[in-house]
Amino acid sequence: MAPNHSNEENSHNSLPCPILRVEDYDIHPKTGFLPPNPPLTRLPDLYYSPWEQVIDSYHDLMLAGRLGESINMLPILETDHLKSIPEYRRAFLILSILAHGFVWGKYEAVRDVLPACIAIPWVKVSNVLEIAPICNHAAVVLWNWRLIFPDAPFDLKYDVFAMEIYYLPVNNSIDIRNNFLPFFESNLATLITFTNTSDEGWFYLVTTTIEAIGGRALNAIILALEAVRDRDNFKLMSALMVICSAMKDINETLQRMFDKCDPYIFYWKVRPYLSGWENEDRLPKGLIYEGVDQPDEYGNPVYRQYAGGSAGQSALIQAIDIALNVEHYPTGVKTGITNNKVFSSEVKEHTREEPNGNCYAASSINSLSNASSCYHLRIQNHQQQLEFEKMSSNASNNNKPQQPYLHKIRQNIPGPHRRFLEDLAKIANIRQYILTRTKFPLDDKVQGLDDDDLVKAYNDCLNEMKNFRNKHLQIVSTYIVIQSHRGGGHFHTKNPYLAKCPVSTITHNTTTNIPITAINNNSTTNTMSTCVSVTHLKTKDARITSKTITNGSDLDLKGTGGTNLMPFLKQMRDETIAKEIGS
Ligand code: HEM
Repeated sequence: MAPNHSNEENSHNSLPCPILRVEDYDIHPKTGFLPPNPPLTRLPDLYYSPWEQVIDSYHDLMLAGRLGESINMLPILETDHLKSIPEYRRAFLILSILAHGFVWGKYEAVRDVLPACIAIPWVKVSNVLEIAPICNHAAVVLWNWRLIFPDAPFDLKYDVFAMEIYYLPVNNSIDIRNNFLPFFESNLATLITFTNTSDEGWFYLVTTTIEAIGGRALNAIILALEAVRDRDNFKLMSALMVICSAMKDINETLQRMFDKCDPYIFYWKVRPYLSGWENEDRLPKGLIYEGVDQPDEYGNPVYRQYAGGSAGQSALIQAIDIALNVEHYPTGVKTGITNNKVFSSEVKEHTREEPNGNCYAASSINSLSNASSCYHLRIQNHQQQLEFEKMSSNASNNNKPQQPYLHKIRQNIPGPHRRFLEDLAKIANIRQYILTRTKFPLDDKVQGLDDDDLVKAYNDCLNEMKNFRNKHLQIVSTYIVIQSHRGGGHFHTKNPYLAKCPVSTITHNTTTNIPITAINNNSTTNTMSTCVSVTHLKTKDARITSKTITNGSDLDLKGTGGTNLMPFLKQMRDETIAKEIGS
């Protein structure tokens, strides 16, 4: 059924249509992009038992070095025995885990040909789900969980509090534990992991929980858009407050990544399996999907390239950005408005902070493309701010998202969710509405709303998004940047390719094992005495470039999607703050 759009003109109809019906996009009003019922734990048709059997013994086969052999022996199964979308999702998850396990192996050489028994059905299943045939966020996070006790609620409860109970005197604690402990325990488990580690399970489940919380935010986005259409400021305020509170809960949940996901295990054991075959040194040409693509005109096999799985593929965070009209630009290009000033500047790659921490003014839209322009037009009021934003938007041809990573990962987002983002972008006007309506009508005064209340509610949402990105930066620093300096992962020690890699030396702090240069670039001498030199394998799969090792810099680290990791993430954060509406 075609999604039902409406715009402000519809507000004059006696029966306003819903702005967007989430159901049309395979979104649940409560759980959002997460399916409301647990995903299938097994494909019901026994025809698929050869796949399920390999999954049953996956870790044993991997450890024995026999996963590849077992996969090669699989028959090429048809996909027409799959009868429902949940079955297609289970099939996609299975095939993703089999494919990535086959390609990356464990202590084995990387394989660059995916056999037809995986490649052919994987591509067919991907077509139905409208995603690229590569492991993605949807597979390992949205379709990869179960309830431990089916009758108990979906919950990743805060068990740190429960742990404190263990420190109470025994007599007290027994009572408290018996009465309350169940409320603090998690009821979630993952279905399949690459590594059979609880750390990997926790990495997925924290993200699954974030998606579930996001359901509230998605619903509130629709309500906010309806409120704008109906010019109902009170409803808009309430909806923004729900988005803000959902973001707060998301941020608390994000912080829980540290509870049970060990950064070392994540970086050295789990992350390599999530890698794709685009911008990937270990598979520079990509991967051949045997039996899928015809050889090229010269008879050479065709290599496919896709970026691997990342929580960055979450449609949820993109949806909130879109609803709040936060815009993202290619890394190194900054444009926006902060503190009532317009700025537009093209910064050199690797420039991480804006000079003076301040912004630059543009006197006309032409200067958006002029890197050296720096004018000082102060935005006097919300109307001017709005005019500028309209001009910027026209100048960029509305060709969104402009950040190439965000554009590229749309191929990893399931079709209906992707269409939701596209349709939402066409009608998202909350920010514009707030900018044009700073003086509230009498009705609002009666309801106790002040002129600045809406602005504050909107800014509060932005602030929580900024907090999300700040926390996320901390996580990336701990789980990727620091780990990449640590060394010690022997993912492919027998891999002939890696055996040829050059060896480099780096100095580590003995207690934290963090390279001195990463702790403090300017004061290495003070701590030198507490350090030992260790030999550090310069593995390409760790994505460490020589510059990273010699300079201790994070600038060359790449994200799963080939992003210039830290500059990219910091810019995403700055672009969020830039949308704050000045009072
Ligand atoms: C150990 C935990 C995590 C690590 C190491 C991590 C790492 C990364 C990396 C490397 C990127 C850059 C994009 C890429 O190339 O893949 C990224 C982006 C992103 N990640 Fe995470 N991530 C983690 C957890 C999460 C969680 C739980 C979420 C929640 C949904 C999340 C949401 C995002 C988003 C939305 C982006 C896009 C950038 C942005 O919107 O600011 N990440 N992440």
